[in-house]
Amino acid sequence: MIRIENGKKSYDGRVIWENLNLTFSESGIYCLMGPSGQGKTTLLRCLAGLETLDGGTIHGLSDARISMVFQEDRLIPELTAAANLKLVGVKEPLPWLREILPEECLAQPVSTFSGGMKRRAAVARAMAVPSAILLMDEPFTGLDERTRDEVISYILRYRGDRMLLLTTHEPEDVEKLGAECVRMDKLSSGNASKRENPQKNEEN
Ligand SMILES: Nc1ncnc2c1ncn2[C@@H]1O[C@H](COP(=O)(O)OP(=O)(O)OP(=O)(O)O)[C@@H](O)[C@H]1O
Repeated sequence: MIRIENGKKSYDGRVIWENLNLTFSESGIYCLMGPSGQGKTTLLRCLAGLETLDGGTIHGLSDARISMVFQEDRLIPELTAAANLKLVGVKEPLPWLREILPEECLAQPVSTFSGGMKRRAAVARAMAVPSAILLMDEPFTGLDERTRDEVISYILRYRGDRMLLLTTHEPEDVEKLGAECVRMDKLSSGNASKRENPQKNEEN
């Protein structure tokens, strides 16, 4: 179980969120939602250890392996998708890629990919890496509805019992993923987070 207790994050003295209390169960699926600028990416980056909190504590993360889809694709453009996956230690990347990318693009460098194809390669890379936690920042950007549905079922097929926390602006994703929605709602004292069903959070 991962628990954020009284989390606070600010940049240059500006509070992004504070009094943030959240609990994620080990194999849960969560959609982090809310308007732009509420600090969703910041929260993912804190969980990934790329940023530190200004206050409060994150419990339960100590040795957990995390794989992440960043808001940017972070692919090496001159390399194929398979070579990109090999760079992070995936020994057999092709089976991971074939399921969500057209066969004909697999011999091409990523620089020739459409935005949605790059996004799928970034998702495949995160899925292919052994990890206990999957963090995905807007993984479905640039995908049409059918492709989005394919990527959602791909993620669910290969998630195993990994915890999945992703950001999305699309309410339908919550249902399609069978996820619990975590909303970042702005409060007068700064920003904070609120669950759609607070009772459920108590039970976690
Ligand atoms: N490194 C940084 N330095 C200063 N301010 C930052 C930094 N990173 C983020 N911010 C600010 O923190 C706030 C929250 O940003 P963040 O990207 O976490 O929001 P978000 O909810 O993920 O937005 P979106 O839905 O648009 O991705 C924004 O006002 C942003 O400008």
